[in-house]
Amino acid sequence: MFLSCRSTTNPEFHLLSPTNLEYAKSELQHSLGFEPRGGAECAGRWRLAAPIFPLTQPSLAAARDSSRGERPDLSRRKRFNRMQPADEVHLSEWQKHYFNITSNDCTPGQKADAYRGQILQLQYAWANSDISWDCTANSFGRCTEKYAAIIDSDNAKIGLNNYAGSILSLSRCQKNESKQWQSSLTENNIFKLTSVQEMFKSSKIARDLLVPASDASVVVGKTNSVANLDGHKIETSPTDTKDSVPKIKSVILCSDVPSRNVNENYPSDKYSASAFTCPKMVQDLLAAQSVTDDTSALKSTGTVSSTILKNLNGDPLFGLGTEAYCTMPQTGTVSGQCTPLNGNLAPDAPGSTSKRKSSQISRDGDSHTDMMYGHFQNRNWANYKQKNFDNMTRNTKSEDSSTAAVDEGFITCFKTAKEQLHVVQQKKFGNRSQSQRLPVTTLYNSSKKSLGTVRSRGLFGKLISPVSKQDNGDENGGLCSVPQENNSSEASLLVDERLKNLEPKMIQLIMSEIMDHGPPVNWDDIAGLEFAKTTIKEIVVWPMLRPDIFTGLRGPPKGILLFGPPGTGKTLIGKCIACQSGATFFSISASSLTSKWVGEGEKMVRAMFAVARCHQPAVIFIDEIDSLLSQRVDGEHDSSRRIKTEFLVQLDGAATSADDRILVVGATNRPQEIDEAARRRLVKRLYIPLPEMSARRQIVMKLMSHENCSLNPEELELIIEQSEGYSGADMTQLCREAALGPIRSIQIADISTITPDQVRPIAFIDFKNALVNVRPSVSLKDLELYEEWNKTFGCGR
Ligand SMILES: Nc1ncnc2c1ncn2[C@@H]1O[C@H](COP(=O)(O)OP(=O)(O)OP(=O)(O)O)[C@@H](O)[C@H]1O
Ligand SMILES: [Mg+2]
Repeated sequence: MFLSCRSTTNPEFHLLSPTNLEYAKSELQHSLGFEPRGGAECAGRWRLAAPIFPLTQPSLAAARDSSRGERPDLSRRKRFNRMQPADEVHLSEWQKHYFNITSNDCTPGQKADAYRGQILQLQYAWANSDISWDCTANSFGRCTEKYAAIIDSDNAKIGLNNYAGSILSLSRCQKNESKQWQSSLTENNIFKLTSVQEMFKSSKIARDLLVPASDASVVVGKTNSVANLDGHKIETSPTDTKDSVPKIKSVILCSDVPSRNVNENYPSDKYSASAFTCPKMVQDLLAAQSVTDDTSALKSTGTVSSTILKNLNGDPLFGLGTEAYCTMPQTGTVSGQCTPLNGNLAPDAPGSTSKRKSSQISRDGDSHTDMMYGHFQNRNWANYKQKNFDNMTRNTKSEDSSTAAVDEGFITCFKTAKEQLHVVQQKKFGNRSQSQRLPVTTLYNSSKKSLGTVRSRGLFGKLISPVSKQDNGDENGGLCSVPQENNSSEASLLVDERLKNLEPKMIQLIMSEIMDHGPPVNWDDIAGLEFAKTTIKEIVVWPMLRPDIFTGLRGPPKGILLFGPPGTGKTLIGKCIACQSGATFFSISASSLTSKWVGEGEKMVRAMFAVARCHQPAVIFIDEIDSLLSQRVDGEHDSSRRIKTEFLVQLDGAATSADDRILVVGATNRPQEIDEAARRRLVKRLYIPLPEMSARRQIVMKLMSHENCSLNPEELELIIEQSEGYSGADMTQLCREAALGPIRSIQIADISTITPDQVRPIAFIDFKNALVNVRPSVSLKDLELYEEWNKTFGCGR
């Protein structure tokens, strides 16, 4: 509040009016933050003038001085507090506002205006530096508070609450685009929506679960009378006499049509909100009531009239909302109050029916599980029957086969389809433990075992390529890619189907065998072997990447055998295929199938193919395949024979469809030991020979490129020549041995202090020494065998 204190001794100063003295004092106290000394003294020495706007800083200072018993600095007041013409204007305005506010006669609008005016004046005074910040903040806060209390108050006597009103009237006057807007949800296209289709599906499931009563005249989804949810058609058996009214045993109501006056008819403390998701029927039932003498309970005749059926029939949303399963016993009059099943109805729930109508279309089944459970009293049945019979029969006759079904029973309950399903399942699986119905995923992931080589990801975990896209500096047209993820829901379903007969622990083990580690491998990392590489690209990688082109006769083979001396890069090729084909790569050693799981090997084989089928395209790389598919001999262990048989079955495609994109790559350095049946199924048998000169050179150069090496070309050639007969692994070992040469030349005393720069480069002498220590691992005799076998069974040169 804005006051000006004026000395009674100074004629320039205004005097207080007595009525406002107390008020002015309190305001002054509030503004000053302290109480003026003694009312009499204050009044004697300083008459608090009638509220004068603004209370200037000098005035406050004077008042403060006065309250402290000090003589006010009059010069200061004179200087700053002399009344100006503008002040007089403010004074009258302020007084007007003040009396407006304090008067009991003024309307909330006038009060609000008064406070608004004060706020404006405050701002004005502050802008002119007439009042201090403290005073401004203090007064501003109070004015705003009072102003807001009027504006926001719902009470019509003291408040305005006119925000919404003005905004609404504003928006009503404004043209906007929403008026042009039309919903795309038309009767025709709404049924194409995925959510709607899903609801239809669930409706069908629910209908199938409903067991028709033998004495029912209307049985939904069955032959006698059909409530066709998809086509919005209800057929009922004809009835034309008053006494032979067909009895409705069960009806599925799927309407979400908002009901009229639902608040009145459905006391909120009696019904769950979901009760109104099928209001059409209930609405008609209520409309049929001639008298309701107890509004707290829903009393109605338990009748489904032809009007109801007609309404349901014509309702485009029929079948989209909550499905209420309504059973109507054929006889009996039951009195009783409606019994809500699931909680109370929110007071405003029925009022927002139109919103719910649209939102429920996209709701999932879970929100449809509530039940309406009401007993309809039959006390008005006679009235209703008389009143509506003519109408009913008229409707009945006018709709050929669609005839009203009237029953003098009562509606005992509305049950959602999901509830019904639950009941049926309870009956069916009542005694089963929860774990028996756990999803397969849970079971498979419940325990984790590994064969020891790779970490487990769980059955449906994301399969990761051994090579990440970023890591792979592929120079072959970017063929490297991560395996395709089967992350769609359909894939998951398929997974469930395909794996349902397999032991979870087996699947877990197979999954743990999936190769998902190791450095990336490019085709360039494999030295030489040009023919093998080209063939593999042609029959493995490209078909994997472009299955649409490689069809029919161009279809890829189901099995490949890489054979050759040890250490020539067969496993390396397998890794490369994994990286470059983008397939899910299963690297399984034959020994893990045979030795670790004696007696269960064939199950492992089956599980392996099943899992691979779920993660297509897939490459199953079986290293040392000879130990798995060796020749079958007499006296062989039974389990070993079963494994072979199972493998051959799987490999043959008997259990694999032509569309399956699963490739088995076997590697062996004992091809001659492979069973002939398996040999036939591994149609591409590629010889992986010892590296030629160029390949050896490539290996050495590649390995030395990372080292400090002083080899000149001549020296390199000498090394290549002298390493004739070395395998790729031998060449790698040779380079490793040579790399240790410079270290061996360092004195033992210096080894702890020498810096890497001081280590001399790898020289020819080191290779010469290494060639002495590292000898070829493949004998000539073995080589001849491979050559021979290649000539006989190999595909290629
Ligand atoms: N052609 C090659 N190019 C480059 N490096 C090679 C080549 N062949 C073999 N190596 C080297 O030898 C190592 C062993 O190769 P790999 O394991 O592929 O041989 P393998 O043919 O599978 O042997 P085994 O028959 O004994 O299983 C590789 O890690 C690689 O360092
Ligand atoms: Mg190998």
